[in-house]
Amino acid sequence: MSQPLEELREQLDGINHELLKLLNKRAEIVRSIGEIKDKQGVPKFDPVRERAMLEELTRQNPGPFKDAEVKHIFKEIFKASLNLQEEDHKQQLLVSRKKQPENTVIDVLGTPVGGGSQVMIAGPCSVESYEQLRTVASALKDAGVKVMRGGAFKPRTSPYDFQGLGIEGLKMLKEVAAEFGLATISEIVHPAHIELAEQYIDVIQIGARNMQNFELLKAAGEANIPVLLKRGIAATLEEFVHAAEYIAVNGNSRVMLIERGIRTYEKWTRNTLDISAVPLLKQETHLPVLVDVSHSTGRKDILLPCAKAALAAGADGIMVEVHPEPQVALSDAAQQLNIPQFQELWEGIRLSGLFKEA
Ligand SMILES: O=C(O)C(=O)C[C@]1(C(=O)O)C=C[C@@H](O)C=C1
Repeated sequence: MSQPLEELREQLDGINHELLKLLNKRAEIVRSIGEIKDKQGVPKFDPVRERAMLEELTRQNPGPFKDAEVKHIFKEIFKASLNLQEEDHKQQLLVSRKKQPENTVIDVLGTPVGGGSQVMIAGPCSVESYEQLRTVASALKDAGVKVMRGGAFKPRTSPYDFQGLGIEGLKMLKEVAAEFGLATISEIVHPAHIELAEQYIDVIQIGARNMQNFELLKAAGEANIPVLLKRGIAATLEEFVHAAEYIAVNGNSRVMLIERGIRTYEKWTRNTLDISAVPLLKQETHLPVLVDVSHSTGRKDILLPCAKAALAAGADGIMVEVHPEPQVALSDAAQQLNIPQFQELWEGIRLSGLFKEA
């Protein structure tokens, strides 16, 4: 009894071997098709081609497998083929961890970002006055924070809202940052302003609304300073990574990614902080990954747990908005912390033991 079973199993082993060889031969062809599709910029998934193949296979199916089973098996093969093409594509991305296994560490005026220690970036939503900036800068310096944010060009939902002080705001940032020995980050919204920004700030921020402003991304790729790229409000991680690739492929490899919440149906927060983005982006790319707790939550009362969650998930830094008098701030009044609130948050973060200073 056991002899024929062994023999049949041996036959199956041989067939498995043949199938494996054929599947891998097929996979090589699939890879070549993937390369052609990459060059042509066409989608990898081709449902029309898949349906035609399934129809032809079921037409020729001699059994005993039923058509539905044949379809199921081949659909799995197509799925695996698609994955292979997508994996190959990812490996080609400059920002991919498959391309560069070691972390990119970005030097922001002496502060390393992405190298195992964490960075705190804090400052007002908008640059409003010298007095406002100096008050925040002084508090940041006292707290040991080295990087200050401040918006000069403000892309606002309503054209009637405060649009920022523009270049004047960048000049103010530079002056105050120099007084207090801080590095600065500010959003740039127009490709023509990138060169100008290099004169005044240390890091160019590309905002969520502009994550797929490809001309701006290309211009940032030509910049000589690092770029902090915010995730778009409705961007998938795939789109986010490709936006970063635009900057890298245009010559600037100093790109930092920042998760700032995505739009969902939830109303208790301004956006939904996608914590899973942190380990996924760290896994898929070699770029530093930060979390903007102010914009993702849009509120002040849950910043500490959200910051701790971000750090525990592997974030390389936290960004938070601080204003001397949030109630009279010209933008984002509801979510900015006043200075004592910031100090309390900062202490909480430090006490958590999750924040390793450079
Ligand atoms: O023929 C193609 O265009 C392929 O990319 C190959 C293939 C396949 O495995 O046969 C893979 C994915 C597509 O959805 C369709 C077909």
